Formats: sequence, structure tokens, C-alpha cells
Amino acid sequence: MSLQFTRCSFQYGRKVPVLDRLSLTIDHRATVLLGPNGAGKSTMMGIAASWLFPTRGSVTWRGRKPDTARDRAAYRAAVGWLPQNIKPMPGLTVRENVAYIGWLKGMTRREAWDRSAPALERVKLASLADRKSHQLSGGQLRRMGIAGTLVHHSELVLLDEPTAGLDPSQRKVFRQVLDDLLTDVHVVVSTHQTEDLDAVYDHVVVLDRGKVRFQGDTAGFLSLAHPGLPESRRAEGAYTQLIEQEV
Ligand SMILES: Nc1ncnc2c1ncn2[C@@H]1O[C@H](COP(=O)(O)OP(=O)(O)OP(=O)(O)O)[C@@H](O)[C@H]1O
Repeated sequence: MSLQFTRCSFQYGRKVPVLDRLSLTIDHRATVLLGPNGAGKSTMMGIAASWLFPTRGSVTWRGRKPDTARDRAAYRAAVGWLPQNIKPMPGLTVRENVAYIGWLKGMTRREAWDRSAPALERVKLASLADRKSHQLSGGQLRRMGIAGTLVHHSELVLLDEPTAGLDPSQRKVFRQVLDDLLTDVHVVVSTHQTEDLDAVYDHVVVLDRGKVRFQGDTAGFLSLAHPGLPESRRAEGAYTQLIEQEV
């Protein structure tokens, strides 16, 4: 019952491989994916979303493979994805955008429309449902994208840097939304932010240059930090410890 990468390799064009035979099993409710710029996190998320296809190897969610067109539709209906750069449909309202995602994922127009209202409520955007999406702030736009992953009953939600550039109050709202999501879906979040990591995530993956440097529970990750560090800096310390070893 997991997200499984099996010997996944990927490269953009003829460039150096971004992922090189990556094998990884994610079987937890809340996983955080850390790693330096260019480590391959977005590429990995894109593959998990079946937006990118590995040049070798495979990815499965709960045993489903996104290989044929039919299987891909079922896979994508079960796996929601919030990419780093969200591109809403211009001219549509917030609610129409959310319903549109549901329709793209195979729901009827009626079902997608009906489900869009509760999805917007869950991300605290119900009051902006009729606003044009281009009028939203960055944080609101991301929450709209999360509503898009909820509208089609995702089992797994992939969030690629959902809090990058958000002010502290928007980050707080995001955190509340995430806590709510975790009551019924599995979540993988890629981020550079390590604060409050142990309060949110039960599993940590650290990727560096396309390879997994660490995978384990949050307590195991934090134990890598220098023992003298205060509680609030242990996640940062553990991360630096792992990444600096490789420089
Ligand atoms: N569309 C693309 N075409 C060519 N190269 C790309 C493309 N997207 C990413 N890359 C390259 O692939 C590598 C991995 O990028 P990726 O975006 O997956 O890393 P990341 O860990 O998400 O980085 P960041 O934290 O900066 O978002 C980088 O060297 C990047 O320059």
C-alpha cells in the first residue's frame, strides 16, 4: 500500500541523468522530501504524478502502474499533484478551476462541480469561490491547487514546494490545511523549510544529486543532528550533516 519507485532513471534530453536507478518506498501518512536545489525533487514528484515518465524503471501507487492510457487515468485519479508553478485556467473563477481539474481527472461535470464547493471549504477558500483565479495571492492560488487535488478523491497528494515564498500567516493557514488533509489522504511534500518538521511529518526522505541520502522516521532523522543543538534547530542540523558529508 505504498508509493514505490523501482530503479527509476530520468534525464531531460541528453543531459546528465537527474535520477539514477532510484529505488524508494514511501508508505507513510506524511512524508517530507528535502534536498538542495537541483537535487531532483520536482522531477521525482513529476514522475510520481505520472506527468514525467522515467527513462528506465517504474513507479507504482498501491500497485497501480501508469503505463497504458487507461491505467494512467486511474492512477492520476488516485494521485493528486500540486506542481511548483501552478497555472490556473485564465478567465475561470476559483470554483470553476477546481471543478475543471475534477473533470480532467475523469469526473462528470456535475460531480466535479458539486465536489468543488466542499473541496474549497477544506482549504479555507469558500469565500473566494466566485473570484477570478488571477486575482488570488500566491498562497491562495496554492490552496486552490490543493482543492483541485481533493475534488477527485485523491488517495495520495503530492505538494511541490507549497510554502515557498509565503508569509508566516499564509504558512500558518497552509499548515492547518495540511493537518486537515492528513486525516484522510497520504501526503508527500517537497520543501526547503525544516521548521516544525517533527510536528507535521512522520517520515523524511533526503535526496541529493538524484540519490536518496536518507530515508527514515522523523525521530531517526533528527537524531543525526549534533546533540548540542537546541530543539528548534535539530532538523536544520540533521539536514546539514547529511548534505555536507557529500560536498
Ligand atoms: N525542463 C527541464 N529541462 C532541462 N533540465 C531541467 C528541467 N527541469 C529541471 N531540470 C534540471 O534537472 C535537475 C533537477 O531539477 P529539479 O527541479 O528536479 O530539482 P529540485 O530538487 O526540485 O530543485 P529545486 O529545489 O531548486 O526546485 C536540475 O539540474 C535542473 O536544472
